[in-house]
Amino acid sequence: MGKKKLKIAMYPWFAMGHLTTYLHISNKLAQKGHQIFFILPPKSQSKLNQFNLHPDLIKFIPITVPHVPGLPPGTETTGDVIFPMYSLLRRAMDLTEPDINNLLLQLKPDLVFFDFSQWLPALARTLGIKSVLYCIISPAAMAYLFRDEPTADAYLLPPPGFPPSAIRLYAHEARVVDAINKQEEFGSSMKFVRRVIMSVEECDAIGFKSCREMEGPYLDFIVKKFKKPVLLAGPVLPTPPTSGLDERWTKWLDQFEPKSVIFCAFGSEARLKRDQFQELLVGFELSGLPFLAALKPPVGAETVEEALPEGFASRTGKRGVVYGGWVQQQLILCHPAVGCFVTHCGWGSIFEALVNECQLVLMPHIGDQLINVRLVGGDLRIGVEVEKGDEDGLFSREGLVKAIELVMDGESEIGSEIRANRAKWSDFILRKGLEDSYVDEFDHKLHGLLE
Ligand SMILES: O=c1ccn([C@@H]2O[C@H](COP(=O)(O)OP(=O)(O)O[C@H]3O[C@H](CO)[C@@H](O)[C@H](O)[C@H]3O)[C@@H](O)[C@H]2O)c(=O)[nH]1
Repeated sequence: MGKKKLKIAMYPWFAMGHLTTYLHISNKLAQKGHQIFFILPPKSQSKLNQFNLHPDLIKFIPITVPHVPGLPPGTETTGDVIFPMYSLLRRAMDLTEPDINNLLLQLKPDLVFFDFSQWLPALARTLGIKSVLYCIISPAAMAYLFRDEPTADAYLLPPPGFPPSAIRLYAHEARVVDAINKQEEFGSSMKFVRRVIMSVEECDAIGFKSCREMEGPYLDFIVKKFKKPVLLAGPVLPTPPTSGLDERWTKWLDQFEPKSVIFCAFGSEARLKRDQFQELLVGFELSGLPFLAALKPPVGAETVEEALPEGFASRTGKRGVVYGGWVQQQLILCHPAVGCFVTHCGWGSIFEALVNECQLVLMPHIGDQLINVRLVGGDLRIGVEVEKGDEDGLFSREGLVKAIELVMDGESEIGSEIRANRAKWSDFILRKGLEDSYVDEFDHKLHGLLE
Protein backbone atom coordinates (compact mmCIF):
# COMPACT_ATOMS: atom_id res chain seq x y z
CA MET A 1 0.00 0.00 0.00
CA GLY A 2 1.29 3.50 -0.85
CA LYS A 3 2.08 6.00 1.85
CA LYS A 4 -0.60 8.35 3.17
CA LYS A 5 -0.97 11.50 1.08
CA LEU A 6 -0.30 14.47 3.29
CA LYS A 7 -1.79 17.93 3.55
CA ILE A 8 0.97 20.50 3.95
CA ALA A 9 0.62 24.25 4.54
CA MET A 10 3.46 26.55 3.45
CA TYR A 11 3.90 29.95 5.07
CA PRO A 12 7.21 31.45 3.95
CA TRP A 13 8.55 34.90 4.74
CA PHE A 14 7.19 37.62 2.46
CA ALA A 15 10.21 37.74 0.11
CA MET A 16 10.52 36.44 -3.43
CA GLY A 17 13.63 34.36 -2.67
CA HIS A 18 11.73 32.58 0.10
CA LEU A 19 8.45 32.22 -1.80
CA THR A 20 10.21 30.80 -4.86
CA THR A 21 12.23 28.30 -2.82
CA TYR A 22 9.09 27.14 -1.01
CA LEU A 23 7.28 26.70 -4.31
CA HIS A 24 10.11 24.53 -5.65
CA ILE A 25 9.87 22.15 -2.67
CA SER A 26 6.06 22.27 -2.98
CA ASN A 27 6.38 20.98 -6.54
CA LYS A 28 8.54 18.07 -5.40
CA LEU A 29 6.06 17.19 -2.66
CA ALA A 30 3.06 17.53 -4.97
CA GLN A 31 4.82 15.09 -7.29
CA LYS A 32 4.46 12.59 -4.45
CA GLY A 33 0.72 13.29 -4.41
CA HIS A 34 0.68 15.54 -1.35
CA GLN A 35 -1.71 18.46 -1.23
CA ILE A 36 -0.16 21.88 -0.67
CA PHE A 37 -1.80 25.02 0.71
CA PHE A 38 0.56 27.81 -0.23
CA ILE A 39 -0.19 30.93 1.81
CA LEU A 40 1.22 34.11 0.27
CA PRO A 41 0.74 37.87 -0.17
CA PRO A 42 -1.69 38.35 -3.10
CA LYS A 43 0.51 40.36 -5.49
CA SER A 44 3.33 37.80 -5.49
CA GLN A 45 1.08 35.11 -6.95
CA SER A 46 1.33 36.49 -10.49
CA LYS A 47 5.14 36.02 -10.40
CA LEU A 48 4.81 32.49 -9.01
CA ASN A 49 2.00 30.99 -11.13
CA GLN A 50 4.48 30.07 -13.88
CA PHE A 51 6.41 27.85 -11.43
CA ASN A 52 3.39 25.94 -10.16
CA LEU A 53 3.66 22.61 -11.96
CA HIS A 54 0.75 21.02 -10.08
CA PRO A 55 -2.11 23.52 -9.93
CA ASP A 56 -4.45 20.63 -9.09
CA LEU A 57 -2.51 19.96 -5.88
CA ILE A 58 -0.84 23.27 -5.03
CA LYS A 59 -3.44 25.85 -4.09
CA PHE A 60 -2.35 29.45 -3.59
CA ILE A 61 -4.10 31.01 -0.62
CA PRO A 62 -3.73 34.79 -0.56
CA ILE A 63 -3.45 36.44 2.81
CA THR A 64 -3.88 40.14 3.47
CA VAL A 65 -0.69 41.76 4.74
CA PRO A 66 -1.91 43.92 7.63
CA HIS A 67 -0.94 47.57 7.60
CA VAL A 68 1.68 48.62 10.10
CA PRO A 69 2.36 52.34 10.69
CA GLY A 70 5.47 53.33 8.76
CA LEU A 71 5.09 50.68 6.08
CA PRO A 72 4.15 52.23 2.71
CA PRO A 73 0.53 51.33 1.84
CA GLY A 74 0.32 48.26 -0.35
CA THR A 75 3.61 46.77 0.85
CA GLU A 76 3.52 43.00 0.55
CA THR A 77 7.07 41.72 0.13
CA THR A 78 10.61 42.84 0.93
CA GLY A 79 10.98 43.86 -2.71
CA ASP A 80 8.51 46.72 -2.04
CA VAL A 81 10.57 48.39 0.70
CA ILE A 82 14.11 49.21 1.73
CA PHE A 83 16.03 47.07 4.20
CA PRO A 84 15.44 49.14 7.38
CA MET A 85 11.70 48.54 6.91
CA TYR A 86 11.94 44.74 6.92
CA SER A 87 11.25 44.66 10.64
CA LEU A 88 7.94 46.46 10.00
CA LEU A 89 7.07 43.83 7.45
CA ARG A 90 7.96 41.09 9.94
CA ARG A 91 5.63 42.81 12.38
CA ALA A 92 2.92 42.75 9.68
CA MET A 93 3.52 39.02 9.27
CA ASP A 94 3.20 38.56 13.04
CA LEU A 95 -0.18 40.27 12.88
CA THR A 96 -1.45 37.56 10.53
CA GLU A 97 -1.41 35.05 13.40
CA PRO A 98 -5.23 35.10 13.93
CA ASP A 99 -5.80 34.62 10.18
CA ILE A 100 -3.30 31.77 10.06
CA ASN A 101 -5.01 30.22 13.07
CA ASN A 102 -8.35 30.31 11.21
CA LEU A 103 -6.81 28.98 8.02
CA LEU A 104 -5.14 26.08 9.81
CA LEU A 105 -8.40 25.25 11.59
CA GLN A 106 -10.18 25.21 8.27
CA LEU A 107 -7.53 23.42 6.17
CA LYS A 108 -6.42 20.93 8.83
CA PRO A 109 -2.96 20.24 7.38
CA ASP A 110 -0.74 17.50 8.81
CA LEU A 111 2.33 19.73 8.62
CA VAL A 112 3.20 23.39 8.26
CA PHE A 113 6.47 24.68 6.75
CA PHE A 114 7.55 28.13 7.96
CA ASP A 115 10.63 30.28 8.48
CA PHE A 116 10.33 33.75 10.02
CA SER A 117 7.01 33.33 11.86
CA GLN A 118 8.51 32.03 15.11
CA TRP A 119 5.04 31.92 16.73
CA LEU A 120 3.79 29.34 14.26
CA PRO A 121 5.17 26.15 15.88
CA ALA A 122 3.35 26.87 19.17
CA LEU A 123 0.14 27.64 17.31
CA ALA A 124 0.50 24.51 15.19
CA ARG A 125 1.13 22.40 18.28
CA THR A 126 -2.18 23.44 19.84
CA LEU A 127 -3.89 22.27 16.66
CA GLY A 128 -2.02 18.96 16.48
CA ILE A 129 0.01 20.05 13.42
CA LYS A 130 3.76 19.40 13.11
CA SER A 131 5.95 22.32 12.10
CA VAL A 132 9.04 22.23 9.90
CA LEU A 133 11.44 25.17 9.85
CA TYR A 134 12.27 24.97 6.14
CA CYS A 135 15.42 27.06 5.80
CA ILE A 136 16.01 28.85 2.55
CA ILE A 137 19.66 29.36 3.47
CA SER A 138 22.43 26.79 3.25
CA PRO A 139 23.36 24.57 6.20
CA ALA A 140 26.83 26.16 6.15
CA ALA A 141 25.27 29.61 6.56
CA MET A 142 23.00 28.45 9.37
CA ALA A 143 25.93 26.76 11.11
CA TYR A 144 28.19 29.82 10.91
CA LEU A 145 25.67 32.60 11.52
CA PHE A 146 23.34 31.33 14.23
CA ARG A 147 25.33 31.22 17.41
CA ASP A 148 24.97 31.83 21.07
CA GLU A 149 27.10 34.98 21.18
CA PRO A 150 26.45 36.74 17.88
CA THR A 151 28.78 39.75 18.03
CA ALA A 152 30.74 41.42 15.25
CA ASP A 153 34.01 40.23 16.82
CA ALA A 154 32.84 36.66 17.24
CA TYR A 155 31.82 36.48 13.58
CA LEU A 156 35.42 36.91 12.48
CA LEU A 157 35.98 33.27 13.43
CA PRO A 158 33.79 30.20 13.02
CA PRO A 159 31.90 29.00 16.10
CA PRO A 160 33.53 26.29 18.26
CA GLY A 161 33.28 22.89 16.62
CA PHE A 162 32.72 24.34 13.12
CA PRO A 163 34.19 22.07 10.45
CA PRO A 164 37.54 23.06 8.89
CA SER A 165 36.77 25.12 5.78
CA ALA A 166 37.37 28.32 3.81
CA ILE A 167 34.42 29.97 5.55
CA ARG A 168 35.30 33.15 7.48
CA LEU A 169 33.88 36.62 7.55
CA TYR A 170 35.92 39.77 6.96
CA ALA A 171 35.53 42.62 9.44
CA HIS A 172 33.23 44.65 7.19
CA GLU A 173 31.02 41.59 6.66
CA ALA A 174 30.92 40.69 10.33
CA ARG A 175 29.66 44.22 11.00
CA VAL A 176 26.89 43.83 8.41
CA VAL A 177 25.69 40.54 9.91
CA ASP A 178 25.85 41.95 13.41
CA ALA A 179 23.74 44.96 12.37
CA ILE A 180 21.04 42.68 10.90
CA ASN A 181 20.96 40.52 14.01
CA LYS A 182 20.60 43.54 16.19
CA GLN A 183 17.82 45.08 14.14
CA GLU A 184 15.10 45.72 16.71
CA GLU A 185 11.87 44.03 15.86
CA PHE A 186 9.24 46.71 15.49
CA GLY A 187 7.01 47.02 18.53
CA SER A 188 9.10 44.75 20.75
CA SER A 189 12.58 44.58 22.18
CA MET A 190 13.23 41.26 20.49
CA LYS A 191 16.12 41.15 18.03
CA PHE A 192 15.99 39.44 14.66
CA VAL A 193 18.44 36.79 15.77
CA ARG A 194 16.11 35.88 18.67
CA ARG A 195 13.28 35.30 16.20
CA VAL A 196 15.38 32.76 14.32
CA ILE A 197 16.59 31.05 17.47
CA MET A 198 13.00 30.73 18.68
CA SER A 199 11.99 29.18 15.36
CA VAL A 200 14.76 26.61 15.72
CA GLU A 201 13.89 25.85 19.33
CA GLU A 202 10.16 25.51 18.79
CA CYS A 203 9.94 23.59 15.52
CA ASP A 204 9.55 19.82 15.22
CA ALA A 205 12.22 19.52 12.52
CA ILE A 206 14.56 21.62 10.39
CA GLY A 207 14.55 21.22 6.60
CA PHE A 208 17.19 22.32 4.10
CA LYS A 209 17.66 22.43 0.37
CA SER A 210 21.11 20.87 0.24
CA CYS A 211 23.01 17.63 -0.29
CA ARG A 212 25.11 15.69 2.18
CA GLU A 213 27.84 15.37 -0.46
CA MET A 214 28.14 19.17 -0.64
CA GLU A 215 27.70 20.17 2.98
CA GLY A 216 27.95 17.02 5.08
CA PRO A 217 30.19 18.40 7.85
CA TYR A 218 27.99 21.51 8.30
CA LEU A 219 24.93 19.29 8.60
CA ASP A 220 26.58 17.16 11.25
CA PHE A 221 27.41 20.36 13.11
CA ILE A 222 23.77 21.49 12.96
CA VAL A 223 22.38 18.14 14.11
CA LYS A 224 24.73 18.20 17.08
CA LYS A 225 24.09 21.83 17.98
CA PHE A 226 20.35 22.17 17.52
CA LYS A 227 19.37 18.64 18.56
CA LYS A 228 16.45 18.49 16.15
CA PRO A 229 15.67 16.10 13.31
CA VAL A 230 17.24 17.51 10.13
CA LEU A 231 15.51 16.74 6.85
CA LEU A 232 17.49 17.14 3.66
CA ALA A 233 15.53 17.86 0.52
CA GLY A 234 18.50 17.47 -1.85
CA PRO A 235 19.22 19.93 -4.64
CA VAL A 236 15.51 20.71 -5.20
CA LEU A 237 16.28 21.46 -8.81
CA PRO A 238 14.63 24.73 -9.78
CA THR A 239 11.31 24.19 -11.49
CA PRO A 240 11.51 25.37 -15.10
CA PRO A 241 8.88 28.04 -15.70
CA THR A 242 5.89 27.08 -17.81
CA SER A 243 6.22 30.35 -19.79
CA GLY A 244 8.81 31.18 -22.47
CA LEU A 245 11.40 33.97 -22.34
CA ASP A 246 9.93 37.35 -23.33
CA GLU A 247 10.59 38.20 -26.95
CA ARG A 248 12.39 41.37 -25.91
CA TRP A 249 15.16 39.35 -24.23
CA THR A 250 15.25 36.50 -26.75
CA LYS A 251 15.77 39.00 -29.56
CA TRP A 252 18.47 40.86 -27.72
CA LEU A 253 20.35 37.74 -26.57
CA ASP A 254 20.06 36.05 -29.97
CA GLN A 255 22.39 38.70 -31.48
CA PHE A 256 25.41 37.43 -29.54
CA GLU A 257 27.84 34.55 -29.82
CA PRO A 258 27.26 31.50 -27.59
CA LYS A 259 28.52 31.94 -24.03
CA SER A 260 29.61 35.54 -24.59
CA VAL A 261 27.08 37.57 -22.56
CA ILE A 262 27.37 38.59 -18.91
CA PHE A 263 24.08 38.38 -17.03
CA CYS A 264 23.98 40.16 -13.69
CA ALA A 265 21.18 39.99 -11.14
CA PHE A 266 21.27 40.47 -7.39
CA GLY A 267 18.04 38.74 -6.36
CA SER A 268 14.84 40.24 -5.13
CA GLU A 269 16.24 42.48 -2.41
CA ALA A 270 19.74 43.87 -2.89
CA ARG A 271 20.18 47.55 -3.71
CA LEU A 272 23.62 49.03 -4.22
CA LYS A 273 24.74 52.48 -3.20
CA ARG A 274 24.96 54.80 -6.18
CA ASP A 275 28.76 54.83 -6.47
CA GLN A 276 29.00 51.01 -6.31
CA PHE A 277 26.17 50.71 -8.82
CA GLN A 278 28.13 52.89 -11.21
CA GLU A 279 31.40 51.07 -10.49
CA LEU A 280 29.70 47.79 -11.39
CA LEU A 281 28.41 49.13 -14.67
CA VAL A 282 31.74 50.63 -15.63
CA GLY A 283 33.29 47.23 -14.86
CA PHE A 284 30.92 45.63 -17.36
CA GLU A 285 31.75 48.30 -19.88
CA LEU A 286 35.49 47.68 -19.42
CA SER A 287 35.09 43.92 -19.77
CA GLY A 288 34.31 44.50 -23.44
CA LEU A 289 31.61 41.82 -23.32
CA PRO A 290 27.89 42.22 -23.95
CA PHE A 291 25.95 42.48 -20.71
CA LEU A 292 22.45 42.45 -19.31
CA ALA A 293 22.24 43.84 -15.80
CA ALA A 294 18.87 43.43 -14.08
CA LEU A 295 19.27 45.59 -11.00
CA LYS A 296 17.16 47.56 -8.63
CA PRO A 297 17.76 51.32 -8.80
CA PRO A 298 20.52 52.25 -6.35
CA VAL A 299 19.68 53.74 -2.99
CA GLY A 300 18.23 57.21 -3.46
CA ALA A 301 17.27 56.77 -7.13
CA GLU A 302 13.83 56.10 -8.55
CA THR A 303 15.02 54.47 -11.76
CA VAL A 304 18.18 52.79 -13.02
CA GLU A 305 18.31 55.19 -15.95
CA GLU A 306 18.78 58.27 -13.77
CA ALA A 307 21.70 56.59 -11.97
CA LEU A 308 23.74 55.49 -15.00
CA PRO A 309 27.31 56.78 -15.17
CA GLU A 310 27.79 59.86 -17.33
CA GLY A 311 27.74 59.00 -21.05
CA PHE A 312 27.35 55.29 -20.26
CA ALA A 313 24.40 54.54 -22.55
CA SER A 314 26.02 56.08 -25.61
CA ARG A 315 29.37 54.39 -24.94
CA THR A 316 27.94 50.90 -24.48
CA GLY A 317 25.16 51.22 -27.09
CA LYS A 318 23.42 47.99 -28.01
CA ARG A 319 26.09 45.93 -26.27
CA GLY A 320 24.72 46.65 -22.81
CA VAL A 321 21.30 46.74 -21.18
CA VAL A 322 20.61 47.93 -17.66
CA TYR A 323 17.09 47.01 -16.68
CA GLY A 324 15.37 48.06 -13.47
CA GLY A 325 12.48 45.56 -13.52
CA TRP A 326 11.95 41.87 -12.84
CA VAL A 327 13.35 39.53 -15.51
CA GLN A 328 12.88 35.80 -16.02
CA GLN A 329 16.22 34.84 -14.50
CA GLN A 330 15.97 31.09 -14.97
CA LEU A 331 15.14 31.45 -18.65
CA ILE A 332 17.90 33.99 -19.21
CA LEU A 333 20.45 31.72 -17.53
CA CYS A 334 19.66 28.92 -19.94
CA HIS A 335 19.89 31.07 -23.07
CA PRO A 336 22.89 29.83 -25.09
CA ALA A 337 24.39 33.34 -25.36
CA VAL A 338 24.80 33.71 -21.58
CA GLY A 339 28.31 32.72 -20.51
CA CYS A 340 28.81 34.48 -17.20
CA PHE A 341 26.50 35.09 -14.26
CA VAL A 342 27.43 37.85 -11.87
CA THR A 343 25.43 36.88 -8.80
CA HIS A 344 24.87 38.05 -5.23
CA CYS A 345 25.10 34.38 -4.14
CA GLY A 346 21.48 33.98 -3.07
CA TRP A 347 21.07 30.26 -2.39
CA GLY A 348 18.33 30.05 -5.03
CA SER A 349 20.44 31.75 -7.70
CA ILE A 350 23.41 29.46 -7.06
CA PHE A 351 21.38 26.35 -7.89
CA GLU A 352 19.73 28.05 -10.85
CA ALA A 353 23.23 28.74 -12.17
CA LEU A 354 24.45 25.21 -11.50
CA VAL A 355 21.76 23.62 -13.64
CA ASN A 356 22.93 25.81 -16.53
CA GLU A 357 26.34 26.25 -18.07
CA CYS A 358 27.30 29.82 -17.22
CA GLN A 359 30.41 30.65 -15.19
CA LEU A 360 30.00 32.30 -11.80
CA VAL A 361 31.33 35.66 -10.62
CA LEU A 362 30.46 36.13 -6.96
CA MET A 363 29.45 39.43 -5.36
CA PRO A 364 27.62 38.84 -2.06
CA HIS A 365 25.81 41.62 -0.22
CA ILE A 366 24.40 40.54 3.11
CA GLY A 367 23.59 37.69 5.48
CA ASP A 368 23.87 34.14 4.22
CA GLN A 369 25.27 35.32 0.88
CA LEU A 370 28.52 36.12 2.72
CA ILE A 371 28.82 32.47 3.72
CA ASN A 372 27.61 31.08 0.39
CA VAL A 373 30.37 32.97 -1.39
CA ARG A 374 33.07 31.22 0.66
CA LEU A 375 31.36 27.86 0.25
CA VAL A 376 31.00 28.26 -3.51
CA GLY A 377 34.18 30.21 -4.22
CA GLY A 378 36.31 28.68 -1.45
CA ASP A 379 35.27 25.14 -0.43
CA LEU A 380 33.80 24.01 -3.74
CA ARG A 381 35.77 26.38 -5.98
CA ILE A 382 33.10 26.70 -8.64
CA GLY A 383 33.19 30.47 -9.07
CA VAL A 384 35.41 33.50 -8.52
CA GLU A 385 34.75 36.10 -5.86
CA VAL A 386 35.25 39.76 -6.67
CA GLU A 387 37.78 41.22 -4.23
CA LYS A 388 36.64 43.93 -1.81
CA GLY A 389 38.49 46.40 0.37
CA ASP A 390 39.24 44.88 3.79
CA GLU A 391 37.92 47.82 5.73
CA ASP A 392 35.32 49.51 3.56
CA GLY A 393 34.01 46.38 1.82
CA LEU A 394 33.92 48.17 -1.53
CA PHE A 395 34.75 46.55 -4.86
CA SER A 396 36.44 48.24 -7.79
CA ARG A 397 35.82 48.08 -11.53
CA GLU A 398 39.27 46.51 -11.96
CA GLY A 399 38.45 43.79 -9.42
CA LEU A 400 35.24 42.98 -11.25
CA VAL A 401 36.94 42.81 -14.65
CA LYS A 402 39.65 40.57 -13.18
CA ALA A 403 37.08 38.08 -11.84
CA ILE A 404 35.15 38.07 -15.13
CA GLU A 405 38.34 37.47 -17.11
CA LEU A 406 39.38 34.63 -14.81
CA VAL A 407 36.17 32.67 -15.24
CA MET A 408 35.72 33.46 -18.91
CA ASP A 409 39.23 32.32 -19.83
CA GLY A 410 38.85 28.56 -19.88
CA GLU A 411 42.51 28.19 -20.91
CA SER A 412 44.00 29.76 -17.79
CA GLU A 413 44.91 27.59 -14.82
CA ILE A 414 42.27 29.07 -12.51
CA GLY A 415 39.65 29.31 -15.25
CA SER A 416 40.03 25.66 -16.22
CA GLU A 417 40.04 24.49 -12.60
CA ILE A 418 36.86 26.45 -11.84
CA ARG A 419 35.20 25.11 -14.97
CA ALA A 420 36.09 21.54 -14.13
CA ASN A 421 34.76 21.87 -10.57
CA ARG A 422 31.65 23.60 -11.75
CA ALA A 423 30.97 20.88 -14.31
CA LYS A 424 31.53 18.21 -11.64
CA TRP A 425 28.96 19.72 -9.26
CA SER A 426 26.48 20.42 -12.05
CA ASP A 427 26.74 16.80 -13.16
CA PHE A 428 26.32 15.73 -9.57
CA ILE A 429 23.12 17.62 -8.82
CA LEU A 430 21.66 16.67 -12.20
CA ARG A 431 22.65 13.00 -11.85
CA LYS A 432 19.77 10.71 -12.70
CA GLY A 433 18.03 9.48 -9.59
CA LEU A 434 19.86 11.79 -7.18
CA GLU A 435 17.05 14.24 -6.64
CA ASP A 436 14.45 11.46 -6.45
CA SER A 437 16.36 9.63 -3.77
CA TYR A 438 16.61 12.80 -1.67
CA VAL A 439 12.92 13.60 -2.09
CA ASP A 440 12.01 10.00 -1.17
CA GLU A 441 14.03 10.27 2.01
CA PHE A 442 12.59 13.71 2.80
CA ASP A 443 9.09 12.35 2.28
CA HIS A 444 9.85 9.34 4.46
CA LYS A 445 11.08 11.59 7.27
CA LEU A 446 8.02 13.83 7.02
CA HIS A 447 5.85 10.77 7.54
CA GLY A 448 8.12 9.82 10.42
CA LEU A 449 7.33 13.12 12.16
CA LEU A 450 3.65 12.20 12.17
CA GLU A 451 4.06 8.79 13.76
O1 LIG B 1 14.88 39.89 -11.79
C1 LIG B 1 14.83 38.84 -11.15
C2 LIG B 1 15.50 38.67 -9.91
C3 LIG B 1 15.38 37.45 -9.27
N1 LIG B 1 14.64 36.45 -9.82
C4 LIG B 1 14.45 35.18 -9.11
O2 LIG B 1 14.33 35.43 -7.73
C5 LIG B 1 14.95 34.42 -6.98
C6 LIG B 1 16.01 35.04 -6.13
O3 LIG B 1 16.37 34.14 -5.16
P1 LIG B 1 17.80 34.11 -4.46
O4 LIG B 1 18.88 34.02 -5.44
O5 LIG B 1 17.76 33.01 -3.48
O6 LIG B 1 17.98 35.54 -3.84
P2 LIG B 1 17.16 36.60 -2.95
O7 LIG B 1 15.95 37.04 -3.63
O8 LIG B 1 18.15 37.64 -2.62
O9 LIG B 1 16.74 35.75 -1.68
C7 LIG B 1 16.82 35.75 -0.34
O10 LIG B 1 16.70 34.35 -0.09
C8 LIG B 1 17.84 33.59 -0.44
C9 LIG B 1 17.53 32.13 -0.25
O11 LIG B 1 16.67 31.66 -1.25
C10 LIG B 1 19.02 34.00 0.37
O12 LIG B 1 20.14 33.21 0.03
C11 LIG B 1 19.28 35.46 0.08
O13 LIG B 1 20.36 35.91 0.87
C12 LIG B 1 18.05 36.30 0.39
O14 LIG B 1 18.28 37.65 0.03
C13 LIG B 1 15.53 33.44 -7.97
O15 LIG B 1 14.63 32.38 -8.15
C14 LIG B 1 15.62 34.26 -9.25
O16 LIG B 1 15.51 33.48 -10.42
C15 LIG B 1 14.02 36.61 -11.02
O17 LIG B 1 13.38 35.69 -11.55
N2 LIG B 1 14.14 37.81 -11.64
